[in-house]
Amino acid sequence: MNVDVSKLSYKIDQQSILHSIFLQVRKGELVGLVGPNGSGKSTLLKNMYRVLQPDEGMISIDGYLLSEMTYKESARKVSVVSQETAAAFDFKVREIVLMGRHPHQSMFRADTAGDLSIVQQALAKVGMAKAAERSFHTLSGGEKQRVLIARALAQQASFLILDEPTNHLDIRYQLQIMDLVKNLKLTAIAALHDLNIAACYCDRIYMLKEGYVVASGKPEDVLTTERLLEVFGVQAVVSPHPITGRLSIAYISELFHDAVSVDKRAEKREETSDANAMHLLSIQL
Ligand SMILES: Nc1ncnc2c1ncn2[C@@H]1O[C@H](COP(=O)(O)OP(=O)(O)OP(=O)(O)O)[C@@H](O)[C@H]1O
Repeated sequence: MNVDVSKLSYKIDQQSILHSIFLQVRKGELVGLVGPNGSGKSTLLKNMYRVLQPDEGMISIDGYLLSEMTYKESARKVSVVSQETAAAFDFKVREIVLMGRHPHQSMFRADTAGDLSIVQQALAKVGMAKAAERSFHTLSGGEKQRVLIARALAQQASFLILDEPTNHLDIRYQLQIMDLVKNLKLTAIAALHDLNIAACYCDRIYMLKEGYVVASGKPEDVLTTERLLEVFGVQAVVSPHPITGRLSIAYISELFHDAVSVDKRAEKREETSDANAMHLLSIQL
C-alpha cells in the first residue's frame, strides 16, 4: 500500500488553505504531519479521507485514483480515526467496532459470524475484548480511542489516517496509543501536535505552515532548532534522547530567553577565546 498526494490544493470561499501539496506514505511507514494551529493538517487529512474534495491535484493509492473509487471501495482501503468520531447515541463497544464492517457488507445483509469474529479480534488487539458489552460513553478517553482504533482495524483497510490520535489523553495513554499504532505495523499518517511524540514514533515527518509543506524527511532533518523557531516561533534545545536515542525537544519559555542570550554570549566568548588560543598557537608554531 503506497499513498501519493500530488499537487493538491484546496480552497474555502476562494481562500487557499492548502497550496500544491506533494506527500507520500510508503508501505509500512508511520508518517507524521506537524505544524502550528490552522496550518492545514486536518484539512489535508480530510481531503485524504474524502470528506473534502481537492480543488486541484490528486490522491492515489497503489496507483489508483481515490476520486475514481466508489466511497465503499475507498472505505475498504482507507480507515480513519478522527477527532470528530464521538458517537451521538449510546452504542455498545461491540456495535461501534462493528461499524467498521459496513464497507464489506451489502445493504440488507445482517452481520455474519465472520464479522463478529473480526470485531472480537480487533478488540483483543487493542486490549479491549473484555469491554465489548460496555456502553461506549462509559469508557475513559484512552479506552474510547483504543475502541476507535479497533473499529479502524475491523475495517481491514491497509491505510490508516489518524487526526490527533492522542488529543486529550494523559501521557501514559498517549504513549500506549502510539505504541499500539506502531506495533500494528500499518501504513499510516498521523497529525500530531506533540513534536516529541512525532520524533519518537514517526519514520518521516511533513511540516506544514500556512498550507505549505515547509519541510519533509526524517525527524532529525525536519525538527531542527532553526525550523522550530521559524515555523512555531519557539526556542528549543533539540538533542538525542539519553535512553531511546530518538530526537528529544526541550522548549525554552520566553521567561528564560535572557538566560539563552547570556548562554549564547558565554558560548561566543568561549569560541572567541578558543579562536584566539588557536591563533596564538599557530604563531608560536
Ligand atoms: N469550514 C471552514 N471555513 C473557513 N475556514 C476554515 C474551515 N475549515 C478550516 N478552515 C481554516 O483552514 C485553516 C486550516 O485549518 P485546519 O483545521 O486544517 O488546521 P490544523 O493545522 O488542523 O489546525 P489545528 O492544529 O488547530 O487543529 C485554518 O485557518 C482554518 O480556520
